[in-house]
Amino acid sequence: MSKNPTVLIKGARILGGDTTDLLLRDGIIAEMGPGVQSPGARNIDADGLVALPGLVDLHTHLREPGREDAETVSSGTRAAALGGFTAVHAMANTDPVADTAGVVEQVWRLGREAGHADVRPVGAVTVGLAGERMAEIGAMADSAAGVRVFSDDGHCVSDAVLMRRALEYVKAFDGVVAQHAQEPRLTEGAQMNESRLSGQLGLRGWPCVAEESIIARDVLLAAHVGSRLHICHLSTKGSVEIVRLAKARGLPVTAEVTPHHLLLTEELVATYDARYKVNPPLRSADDVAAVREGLADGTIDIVATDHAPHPVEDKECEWDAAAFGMLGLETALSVVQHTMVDTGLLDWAGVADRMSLAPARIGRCDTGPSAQGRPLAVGEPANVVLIDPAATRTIDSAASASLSRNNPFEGMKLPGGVVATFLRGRPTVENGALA
Ligand SMILES: NC(=O)N[C@@H](CC(=O)O)C(=O)O
Ligand SMILES: [Zn+2]
Ligand SMILES: [Zn+2]
Repeated sequence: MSKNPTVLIKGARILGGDTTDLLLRDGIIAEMGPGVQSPGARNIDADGLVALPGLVDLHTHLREPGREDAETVSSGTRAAALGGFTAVHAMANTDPVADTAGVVEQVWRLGREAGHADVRPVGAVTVGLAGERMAEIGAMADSAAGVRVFSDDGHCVSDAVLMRRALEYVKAFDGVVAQHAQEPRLTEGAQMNESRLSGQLGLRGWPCVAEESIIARDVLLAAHVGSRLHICHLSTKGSVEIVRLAKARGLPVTAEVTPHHLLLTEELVATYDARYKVNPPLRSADDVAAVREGLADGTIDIVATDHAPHPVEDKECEWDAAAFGMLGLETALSVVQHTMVDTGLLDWAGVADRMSLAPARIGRCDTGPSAQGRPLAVGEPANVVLIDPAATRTIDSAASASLSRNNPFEGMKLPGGVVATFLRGRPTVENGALA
């Protein structure tokens, strides 16, 4: 007896293409093709729906342990499932910081207990994210959590010697260092993108070169060490150009862009509404065009949400005092449809690559019995999301599964929406609501 119901998805458009039935049984895709029969299976009418492999987020802040008022592993993974994700990588900037095997195992276990999506903890590069001493990278890699992604996200590993050593260390187990590229001296007190607008608003600027100079340095370090480097939340046209050059040289460098950097621009800061305060900051329309183009041509490998929940008291305050960060899990797919698919820049197969296959590959969670980011094919784990590309929805953060409300898309009309999510054949979302 299988503990999960057998599910027959009837007539879904696989990656937006051919219409096919999918039989999910015993956690895997048991059959695929037209006219699949399975007496006793639960039938789901997927007429007009697009089927994609379950999405994988390489950059999520779940806030547990330490800030359970903002988010928990359980609430954050509920938001993930509603957004079509079957796996998330939980960033290390918790309290305590995920810089030991004990903390990463705790986060991993909480994810298993909640059961809404697989939680893959990210390990800190340095103890306490302080940028001084290397964390127990090997012990985290060898732990039950099997950490492969290491990041001081929230902080830049700005010391070149430490960055070099971290790259050398992760090479032993094919790990990756995910860099929050921000030259600290160039961004002291920074509040928004450095531009004419920052001058007008009287807010300290965060210049593009603060991001680009670290990316350029780290690309050279990764080349020198021969180790994998991943760039978090790339946001400028210049950064796209550097990564393009690195890839042309065949270097093992990957990069992500967030949904908010694909859609929103710095003009929103003129409202002084701190829900638009984020790190890196919202940039210019030119930068938005460049990151879209970079994602379309594969220079930018993936979309990652950087889902960063903050409680109201840290957002409904003066701009300077507010926390950096935005929600993203529940809206990511709609923003990507709006900015990339409906504009003709990417097809649904491209979305599957950028939001499922490629992030799983970078995080090295694409193998084994609980593999994520696998193609939709017979014998693969039944991680599937069904979306309705013809739907339109108005974003209402009050309806969010997140414990926080700092949603920059609030009130916007966006296309699409997740109808159902299956984690190894078990529905985590049905009819657009938690199962
Ligand atoms: N992106 C943000 O503005 N904030 C993130 C940290 C980070 O991703 O750098 C957070 O933890 O709140
Ligand atoms: Zn960051
Ligand atoms: Zn982050």
